[in-house]
Amino acid sequence: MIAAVSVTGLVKRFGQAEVLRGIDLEVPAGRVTCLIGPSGSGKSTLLRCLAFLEEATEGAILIGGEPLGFAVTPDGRRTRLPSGRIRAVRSQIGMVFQHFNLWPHMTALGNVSEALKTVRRLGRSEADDRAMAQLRKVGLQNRANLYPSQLSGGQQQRVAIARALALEPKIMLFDEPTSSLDPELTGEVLNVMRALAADGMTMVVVSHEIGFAASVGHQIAFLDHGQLLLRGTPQEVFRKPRHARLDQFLDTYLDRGAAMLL
Ligand SMILES: Nc1ncnc2c1ncn2[C@@H]1O[C@H](COP(=O)(O)OP(=O)(O)OP(=O)(O)O)[C@@H](O)[C@H]1O
Repeated sequence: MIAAVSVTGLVKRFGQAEVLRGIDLEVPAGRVTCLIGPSGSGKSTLLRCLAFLEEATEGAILIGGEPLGFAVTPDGRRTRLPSGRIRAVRSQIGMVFQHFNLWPHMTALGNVSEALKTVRRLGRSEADDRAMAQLRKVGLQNRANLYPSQLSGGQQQRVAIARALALEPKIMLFDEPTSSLDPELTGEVLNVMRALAADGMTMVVVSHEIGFAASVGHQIAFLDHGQLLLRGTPQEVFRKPRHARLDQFLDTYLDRGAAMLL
């Protein structure tokens, strides 16, 4: 089976700083891959490379078997693909950010519908119908006419998820989707993500929610200093005795609820 995402030898440098140092990762279709690791280990950068928001310095990314951004010849040379090809492959990816990035002057419905109008070129009534269906999916059909400032952080993030889903991506990337939420609002966003996972969405999730990673993740990838130190099922990665670096990381991030899961 072709992996939904296949990453080979990915290197990312910002000037002299090598932030990703040769990442190999397969993301299986219909499964949840959780990227964990200490602050600054390169998780966001890796995710942004998968969304082509950053261009990798070296290496290759395949999305559903199609090269993203660059084609690599058998002798290792990289050539940039035409922008139409990049856009087509990129359109299979939806992304949700830590900060919801909603348009403040548009309602919840407007935020989702606008994406359909501008990206998918749908007419207003079809875009609104589809947007409403997505808001229903995240439990916000009764908040459709409210503006972001009238919604809680958790509700805003659910709108952002609905907006990404409306474009019918094959793969959803989540970059710390609950990190800017108060603890009592985290659960509603994680529940939407759980439902999405149960629906068979291919997901790559960067999160410090270790309990979520352990209970929902099919694959855990532990990044440290730009290298993928560990990769496997939650059982394989979290089982004791653990890698010393993982233990150190868990000491910092593991809350009591999550500790019971491991
Ligand atoms: N645009 C950039 N220019 C220069 N350095 C960058 C840039 N983006 C990220 N970095 C650096 O790359 C390293 C990895 O950052 P990244 O945000 O990917 O880590 P992270 O694991 O997601 O961290 P956190 O958990 O704190 O969000 C950091 O040292 C960061 O300062």
